[in-house]
Amino acid sequence: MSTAAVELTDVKFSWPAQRPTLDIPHWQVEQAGTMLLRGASGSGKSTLLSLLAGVNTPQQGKIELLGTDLARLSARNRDKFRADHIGYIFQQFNLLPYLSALDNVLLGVQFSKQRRQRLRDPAEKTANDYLTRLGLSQRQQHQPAAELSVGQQQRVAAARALIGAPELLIADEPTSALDADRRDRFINLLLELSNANGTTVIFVTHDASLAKQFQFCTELSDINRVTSSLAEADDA
Ligand SMILES: Nc1ncnc2c1ncn2[C@@H]1O[C@H](COP(=O)(O)OP(=O)(O)OP(=O)(O)O)[C@@H](O)[C@H]1O
Repeated sequence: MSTAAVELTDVKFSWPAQRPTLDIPHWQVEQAGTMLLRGASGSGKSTLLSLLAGVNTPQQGKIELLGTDLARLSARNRDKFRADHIGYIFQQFNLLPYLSALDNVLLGVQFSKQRRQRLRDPAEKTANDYLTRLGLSQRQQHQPAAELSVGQQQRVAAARALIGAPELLIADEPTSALDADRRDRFINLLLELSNANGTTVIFVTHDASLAKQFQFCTELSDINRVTSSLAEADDA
């Protein structure tokens, strides 16, 4: 049996002094699959991603990424595991504003020998190829990230997450700044580049209309025993 890209078993998480946010008996994402994780605002999507990223630790249960139990790794090895195997696109992109678009993308392989070794071409050429395919001109690629539009910054964040072919790409609502047409094109490109690398994609959104572009779709409320009153109000 092949190892799942992500497997959660009996995971429970509460923020300090709050009622539980997540209680997930089981959830699995197959390797090389593309998964849309949908949930209403406040339902716990970003919280779940913080557990997958190892930024927060569940009070109970097990999270395995590519067969590795995150809780069994030391903080240092967890950082290394993340750098080697996971690309992230955060809501705020987390680019370094004074570095060029190109240099921001190169950061994706700077901290991982494994990801550098997976490159078929020199890192600069790969970064240039990705940014060109994502629609940034040569001039824009050399501009500081702070001088780019939100949509362009988003594409830089995507290229940084994808470079060096990580096994897993986690994207937290990265398209909310785009109109529907640009958003669909961005997602198609993201999935195309991921597919070429065999990268598993988990894409988080509140927008159910994106489901058609993905192989699988999970409603957070279907796997999470906790239902937030705010999320229920949004769903209504
Ligand atoms: N850093 C934090 N500290 C305390 N509580 C938090 C923190 N982050 C999120 N929460 C709480 O956890 C619950 C779920 O929030 P979360 O951000 O995970 O939802 P979400 O589905 O990602 O929402 P959105 O779609 O609006 O980003 C909310 O009640 C929120 O107040």
